[in-house]
Amino acid sequence: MLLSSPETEFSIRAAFNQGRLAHALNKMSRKVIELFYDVVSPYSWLGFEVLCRYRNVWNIDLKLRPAFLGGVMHASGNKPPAMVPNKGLYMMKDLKRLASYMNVPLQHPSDPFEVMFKKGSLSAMRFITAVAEKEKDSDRLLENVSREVWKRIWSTDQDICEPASLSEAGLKAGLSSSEVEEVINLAKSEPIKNKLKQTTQEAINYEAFGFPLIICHVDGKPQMFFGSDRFELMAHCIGEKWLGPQPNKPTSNL
Ligand SMILES: N[C@@H](CCC(=O)N[C@@H](CS)C(=O)NCC(=O)O)C(=O)O
Repeated sequence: MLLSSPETEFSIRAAFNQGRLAHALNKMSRKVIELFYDVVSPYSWLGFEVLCRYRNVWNIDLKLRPAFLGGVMHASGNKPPAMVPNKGLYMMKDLKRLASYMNVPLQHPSDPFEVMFKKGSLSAMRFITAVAEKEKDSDRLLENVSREVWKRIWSTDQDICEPASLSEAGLKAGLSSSEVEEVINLAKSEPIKNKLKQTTQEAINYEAFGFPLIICHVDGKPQMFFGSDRFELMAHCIGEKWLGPQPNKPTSNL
């Protein structure tokens, strides 16, 4: 049993409220960064991992915004870079060295054309949107599920279209089997289809033409960055320090 006088209780409550106030003030002072991504985009995976690592390094509030790259390409009149054969070849080499530099286990699927252009990511992005809607209060599951789906398409060369594939990713990410079933059904619903369209439209409203699209809200103004290779400039613009793609890795003294 806790023995406490009214004075002690008052000071405990005051300390508790001060802590909550400090937490709320800290949250308010954080710069909001929105990351619009689609799991069909390998560069988005790189950007996603780097920003997740900086969550506790920079004074930021990272908002994950799953969206549909196909819709952005269509609305902006752009085409996926791999449609130009030489760009496609360059991308494959570039991604290989970036995977090592950024320490992300990214590997090409055996048939990138089939994976990116024939099968696409619509069902996967609806599934991920459903996770985001179900877990509105925390981004953790959204982060884990997105990563597991990325691993399938861009690391272990596995399908991301079939419900069984998405279930497997959901289970690995920490959802229970009943939650996975709920999310699979939710993903087919009109509100989720509309939510994905709405988020994609928000990216288009920011003048997106590709992913990853990163919007930094500084002093109430959104600044747009395209790509996972803009972090140094982004850090400068938001008044933070760029410590490389692995900010928590101790630097070698060689
Ligand atoms: N230089 C960027 C390239 C990002 C990129 O090529 N993203 C693709 C999707 S994976 C895209 O949307 N490209 C549109 C474009 O290049 O116009 C990076 O390093 O992240």
